Amino acid sequence: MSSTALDGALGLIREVPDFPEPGVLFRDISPVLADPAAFRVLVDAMAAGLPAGTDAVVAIEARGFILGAAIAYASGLGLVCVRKPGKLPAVRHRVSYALEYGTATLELPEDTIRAGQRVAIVDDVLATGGTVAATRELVEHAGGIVTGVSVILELAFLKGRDRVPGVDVTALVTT
Ligand SMILES: O=P(O)(O)OC[C@H]1O[C@H](OP(=O)(O)OP(=O)(O)O)[C@H](O)[C@@H]1O
Ligand SMILES: Nc1ncnc2[nH]cnc12
Repeated sequence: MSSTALDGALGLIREVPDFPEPGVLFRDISPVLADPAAFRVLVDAMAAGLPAGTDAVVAIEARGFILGAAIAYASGLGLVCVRKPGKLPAVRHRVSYALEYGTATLELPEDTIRAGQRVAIVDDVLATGGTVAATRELVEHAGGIVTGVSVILELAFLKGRDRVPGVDVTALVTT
């Protein structure tokens, strides 16, 4: 894959000022997903960067699902979907946390992660890191091991990677 193709794909991310609230510059990946070549390049790059020994992908609702499902399929791995509250019939564990905007809760489904299983966390954007830190807590509570975090875009000024110490964070682009 050429870095030009990847750069072109990343260039499709739309920046929306003051969404969902004043002062937030929202990074919208919708145009990337809508472009077949860009979507493929992005998924392939994230799949290629999964840490060796990863045996499942954990994806975070909602944008993380899109990427996580494609990456898991491309890599021949299982997919664990960490969900927002009220969606799962059987919850293993739940964690609440603060976002760049507002607060949120995530839940891990029962019978997904096995003790000792090595999982990579996938999402679109790493901002404050609250979401991936909560997901790490869910994984580790179930006895899983986080091999790494993979995102398209990292907002470095929010220092999200500091919220997951000891975990390798890979971003296709950092801003
Ligand atoms: O690093 P953080 O500060 O935790 O923020 C990053 C999270 O915020 C966004 O999700 P959002 O909760 O907006 O939900 P969505 O994917 O359903 O749009 C994004 O998709 C990440 O999951
Ligand atoms: N600025 C941002 N753009 C897109 N998703 C986000 N999640 C948290 N902050 C975000």
